[in-house]
Amino acid sequence: MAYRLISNRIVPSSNRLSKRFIFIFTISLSFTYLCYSILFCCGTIMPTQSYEEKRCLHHKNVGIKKLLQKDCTADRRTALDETLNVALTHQGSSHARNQSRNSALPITHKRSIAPSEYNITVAQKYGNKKLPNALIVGVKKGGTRAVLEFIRIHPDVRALGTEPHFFDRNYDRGLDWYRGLMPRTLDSQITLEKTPSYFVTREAPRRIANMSPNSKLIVVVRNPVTRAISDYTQTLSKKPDIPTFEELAFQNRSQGLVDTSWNAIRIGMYILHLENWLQYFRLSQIHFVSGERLITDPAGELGRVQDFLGLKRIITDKHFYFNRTKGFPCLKKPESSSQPRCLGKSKGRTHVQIDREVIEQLRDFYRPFNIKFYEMVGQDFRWD
Ligand SMILES: Nc1ncnc2c1ncn2[C@@H]1O[C@H](COP(=O)(O)OS(=O)(=O)O)[C@@H](OP(=O)(O)O)[C@H]1O
Repeated sequence: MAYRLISNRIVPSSNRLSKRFIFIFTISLSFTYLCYSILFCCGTIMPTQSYEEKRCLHHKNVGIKKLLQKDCTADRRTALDETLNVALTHQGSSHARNQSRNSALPITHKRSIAPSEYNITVAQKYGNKKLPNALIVGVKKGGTRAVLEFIRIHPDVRALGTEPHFFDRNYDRGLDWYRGLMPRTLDSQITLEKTPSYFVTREAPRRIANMSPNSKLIVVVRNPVTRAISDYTQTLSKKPDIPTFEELAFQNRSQGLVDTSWNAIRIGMYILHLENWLQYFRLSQIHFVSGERLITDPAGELGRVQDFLGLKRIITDKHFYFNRTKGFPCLKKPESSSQPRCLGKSKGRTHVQIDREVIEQLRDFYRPFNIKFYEMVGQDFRWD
């Protein structure tokens, strides 16, 4: 056995070596642990989701503000995405999440942001202008504005707020002009526009099919008699000097001869217009919203619209309340604001009083058209 003399003490050399080994081992272990901790906290090593949750989220309910105070950039982005995209755990949304996660999105939000608001911000920044893949094509006074405003609160829908009238009045301006009007959207989002006059424009179905034969079309239909009165009420509010409703609606009232050349009457002959659309689109590409149920059960109607568009049902009863003053359902939180909002004054007007007999005559006139329409779409809208 080898011995060495140190400070007057004789220590066996093997003992001295093992002590040195333990010392070096302990130091390197501590050093490794220190490096490991530093590196993990700053996210330069790819941590697993569960580790990340344990170390930096602590708890799923940690507030955004708290998360933002932490200086772990990678974790911060993940946490923000997780918190904001609660509603985006459905098909198509993963792309939006990934886009936002992969991009160096500056986190400057100081308040909690609704998922839809967050998606809008991301889309505005990172999305592209695309031609619409869904269109609300009619009918005038059917409730088209309500459908557009309600569906656009969905985080995967981006809608043009104004009516572009591209396929009727502005077709000569070309598709690039039309595309330029659209909001920026992510690949996973639906681009939507509404122009109610398309439904009765002869060229519109062919033109829309030329743009994209896979377009999804939404038609909001309403009792054609009430629709005609609503239409007339709107025109009267702009031009108070027009003839009475009765004068315009009939060629010869005593004979019950309805004037089908008057637009307010013609629009309600839904089956005739639909036949034109069916030359270019399959019935399964067209979804019909009941204008009546849209008022009594907006969540139910919007549920079906979401299904048709292939969206997760995010818009539910929770999003609506009935406003007694307005007499209509309103949104608790519209797309653009956090305040409850009803549609404008021009939606839900008090109608001009029309003689009961006139209404009956028009009801008789529309009945055969309605029946054919119900048969074609496979739905009874109960207007008779
Ligand atoms: N939630 C809610 N709030 C207000 N109004 C609602 C709502 N849901 C459906 N409606 C009905 O929508 C009718 C207007 O239809 P449109 O938006 O298609 O009109 S337009 O063609 O764009 O001018 C409008 O017609 P009028 O009542 O005749 O004004 C309403 O009955």
